[in-house]
Amino acid sequence: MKQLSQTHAEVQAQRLATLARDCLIDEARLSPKPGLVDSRGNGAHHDLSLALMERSAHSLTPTFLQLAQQSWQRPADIALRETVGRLGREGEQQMMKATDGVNTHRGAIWALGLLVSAAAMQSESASAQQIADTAAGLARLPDSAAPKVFSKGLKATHRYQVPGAREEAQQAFPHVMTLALPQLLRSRANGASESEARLDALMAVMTSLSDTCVLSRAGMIGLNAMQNGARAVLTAGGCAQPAGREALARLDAQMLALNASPGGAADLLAATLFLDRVSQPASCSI
Ligand SMILES: CC(C)(COP(=O)(O)OP(=O)(O)OC[C@H]1O[C@@H](n2cnc3c(N)ncnc32)[C@H](O)[C@@H]1O)[C@@H](O)C(=O)NCCC(=O)NCCS
Ligand SMILES: Nc1ncnc2c1ncn2[C@@H]1O[C@H](COP(=O)(O)OP(=O)(O)OP(=O)(O)O)[C@@H](O)[C@H]1O
Repeated sequence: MKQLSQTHAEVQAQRLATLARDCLIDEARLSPKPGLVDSRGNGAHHDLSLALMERSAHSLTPTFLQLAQQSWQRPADIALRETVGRLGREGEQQMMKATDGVNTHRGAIWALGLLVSAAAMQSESASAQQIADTAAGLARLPDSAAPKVFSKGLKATHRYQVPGAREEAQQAFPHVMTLALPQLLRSRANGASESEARLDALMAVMTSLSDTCVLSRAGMIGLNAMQNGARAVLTAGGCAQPAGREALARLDAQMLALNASPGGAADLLAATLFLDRVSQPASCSI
């Protein structure tokens, strides 16, 4: 009996890890994304490419697997928080090794790492909201081993007095739960293709996120351009409509001109795809 449940846990942990990796790859390939790396090219980045993003995603499968294995059916306590923090930091090192020192997925490891852990902590019938709430509980716990780094993200949150990646997770991913997931489902229901629905979900995040990647590179002017441009796409009917696609092309040109790239929004799209599939396997599609 014990043998059987261990095997079941192993299969489920593998499934969560593969799913997280696939969501990173789907996010990276989705095109056309404003300012970001996609199937067309490097967006506003000189040191990133799609091949590098895909290599990075593959390098993270063992990290996601260990996160799922270590979190399996456990409660959210300090011991688990410290394990998850250690595994997340080791994952960052794996990523850096795979990319020769380029940051391809730091924010994504944080968001997806917490969600993989949360999904493993819960029963398989957990809803997206339950998984996001559990991830938030973990993110709110202190990790005494965390190094004190004054990162670019932290600098931007202090300078502009806005929430960043930490707060998004601690508040149970509001941009995923109240904007991106509902938009993904709405666009699908309205007949958009899967790619168009995913782009619409990305736009929904971009209408309101204080993305510290954009703030670091392009300041408040860049952030306002991102939010207004994304709103224009959705107001024009979204990416399934010619007017929506024109607005998306304008936003892409604007992001490139400002050297801005909404990496935080991209991370949250990957998180959205993960929650969509992990909580409703039947709706998995491309
Ligand atoms: C919390 C993290 C992302 C650091 O965040 P911080 O804002 O200090 O800085 P940094 O500039 O290095 O990275 C921020 C990244 O988050 C993403 N992001 C930016 N803005 C936002 C936002 N508003 N909401 C969500 N994500 C965002 C972007 O990808 C950005 O590059 C993370 O690196 C971290 O500290 N991890 C610790 C290890 C850990 O505990 N892991 C547990 C889960 S695996
Ligand atoms: N498709 C994508 N294109 C670009 N960035 C992405 C994409 N998907 C996710 N990201 C996220 O964007 C972040 C890139 O961060 P950022 O651009 O701030 O990198 P950096 O190297 O720290 O800074 P900079 O490029 O400004 O020197 C990563 O942490 C990653 O999680």
